[in-house]
Amino acid sequence: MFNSLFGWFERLAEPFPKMPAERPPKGLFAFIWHHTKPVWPLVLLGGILAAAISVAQIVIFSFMGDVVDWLAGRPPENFFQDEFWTLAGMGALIMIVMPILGILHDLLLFQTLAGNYPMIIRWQGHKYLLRQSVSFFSDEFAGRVATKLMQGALGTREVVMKTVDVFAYVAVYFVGAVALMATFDPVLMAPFLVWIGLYFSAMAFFLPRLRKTSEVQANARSEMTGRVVDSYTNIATIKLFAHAGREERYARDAMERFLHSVFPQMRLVTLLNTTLGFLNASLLFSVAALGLWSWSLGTATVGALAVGLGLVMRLEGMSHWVMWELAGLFENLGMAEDAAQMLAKPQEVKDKPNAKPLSVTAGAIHFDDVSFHYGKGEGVIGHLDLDIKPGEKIGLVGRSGAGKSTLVNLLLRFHDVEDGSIRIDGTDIAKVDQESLRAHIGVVTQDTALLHRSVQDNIQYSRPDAAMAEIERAARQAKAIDFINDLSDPTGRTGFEAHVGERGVKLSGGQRQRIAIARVMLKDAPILVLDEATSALDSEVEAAIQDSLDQLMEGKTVIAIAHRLSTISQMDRLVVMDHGAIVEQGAHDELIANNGLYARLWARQSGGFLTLDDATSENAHGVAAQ
Ligand SMILES: Nc1ncnc2c1ncn2[C@@H]1O[C@H](COP(=O)(O)OP(=O)(O)OP(=O)(O)O)[C@@H](O)[C@H]1O
Repeated sequence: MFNSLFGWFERLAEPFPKMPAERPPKGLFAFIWHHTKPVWPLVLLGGILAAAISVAQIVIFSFMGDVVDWLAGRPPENFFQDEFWTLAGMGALIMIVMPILGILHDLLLFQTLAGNYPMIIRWQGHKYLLRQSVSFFSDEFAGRVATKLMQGALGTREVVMKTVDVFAYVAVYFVGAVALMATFDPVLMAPFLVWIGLYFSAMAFFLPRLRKTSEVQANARSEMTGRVVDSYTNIATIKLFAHAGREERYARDAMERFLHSVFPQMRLVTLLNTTLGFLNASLLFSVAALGLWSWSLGTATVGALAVGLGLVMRLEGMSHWVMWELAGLFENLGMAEDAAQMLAKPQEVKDKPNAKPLSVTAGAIHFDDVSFHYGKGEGVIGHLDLDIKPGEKIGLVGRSGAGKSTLVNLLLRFHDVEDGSIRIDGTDIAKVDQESLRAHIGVVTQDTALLHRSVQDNIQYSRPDAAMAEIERAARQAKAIDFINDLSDPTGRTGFEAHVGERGVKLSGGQRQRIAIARVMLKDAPILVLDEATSALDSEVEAAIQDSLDQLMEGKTVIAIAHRLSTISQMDRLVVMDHGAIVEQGAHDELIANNGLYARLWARQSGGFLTLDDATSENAHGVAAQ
């Protein structure tokens, strides 16, 4: 019975509403309203219930006063007959109405809203962030984005629920308390009015100061945590350079700064508590003194005094609670604002309205006068033209920083070109649906990060409907099957079921790369991008994989990037880039005969890599001498 009641309330709000993942408004209150829209009637109902509970409590106080007056002045004979309906009404209020109001209020708050409401914000925010551009995530720490989203969701919930719920309750209670005193004894109302005035003045003085110290402290805390986490993340480097002592000092420095932000805050807390204590003591003293004095003059009843003193005790407890709720509200406002600013950033790469899915018939790619500068106005790629025929295999060659990966990222629409266009089989990729574009391109990159899931999930990621036999075949072709069969993780899962650790850290670089190759083999897309696809493999494995790669490339348009020129020298055409422009192109032999940049790079590779030193020395000397 309880379970079905709880379940009913838990299902009252939809945590995953079917709204499009649109950009939320930037202003704090517009942001809060945007996310509250799906649940506002429930939030309002919670506030109304809180106000009703408050009214009921004031009525009970008033009844208490009547009881005391009865005890002081009424003969017991006929008492129950005379007051039967009043007593029955109060009994029903205490035993039936108040518990029902309380339970409804709690069910709505804890079962319906506490979990579902922030989940709506997380879900909407996450959907929007997943569609954020790659450059958004290169500018932000992933952990910070996630923390802001999670905290912002809770912050927004607290701001709205506290405002509506707590303050509906408190406002009704304060007004009710003053009105109640007025009905018993207008003289006794005066200390309450003065107290409320002083109480709000104290809040106006302390809360902004507390908010400021909280802000300083939040910054100091993230700095302290950041330094500690940085040390743990780079533990190998710290050990290599035997810098444990220096790291201790580095962290202690931030810890001390944090501590210095705690002291002023705690001073304010002590002052605030002292002020509240003094205000409450004064209220108690003045109500008692005034009450006794009025009673001695015969103007106040015993009941009025009892109600007055009862209210003082109740307000004393509430005053601390409200102050802390308000202080919390300010902190939560800060968190919600932080999240609003991050979530409201526009998506850089956006599909046009009604963007059509891309259809690839042959696989021709045209870069037409493409310029892209990472928004810096110049550099990286300028006025680049490149035509790749259907099924052609080109090797992109160039020194580190020449713009090769950027060019490939533009083809994948990780960024939109700033000028010019890129067309696939005649269709401008800026006008098609991004997901359909990427569905037609298989990519293996140099820093293959795997998802923290099983090996099977990681391979199947490229084609979720693939059968196990196909996954195994792809793993075999990528020469990954042997090590996969030997895998096991700490929870006892083995083989394809084994999990690979965050970003695949539990595998070697070469193993990660082979899983990435298997994934692309399974995907079997008509266009293939290999960005240092075999850089982490030893020559033996690379040679073993080459056959499979050749098979994979058959009939596909391929763009391959490799610093180890021998791995791409057999491509149909080599395109040599320098400073974001194409400086040479042709087959390996032609370029060697040309004696240009490629020939120099080739000659410099003493059987191996084009190193950063090569690049910098070339830059330093202009054209390298042979
Ligand atoms: N997210 C970014 N924001 C700003 N500039 C960037 C960004 N990514 C790369 N760059 C700059 O763009 C230039 C080209 O980088 P890119 O990674 O395309 O070169 P690359 O030829 O692929 O180099 P490598 O061979 O070392 O991978 C570099 O000068 C780099 O500093």
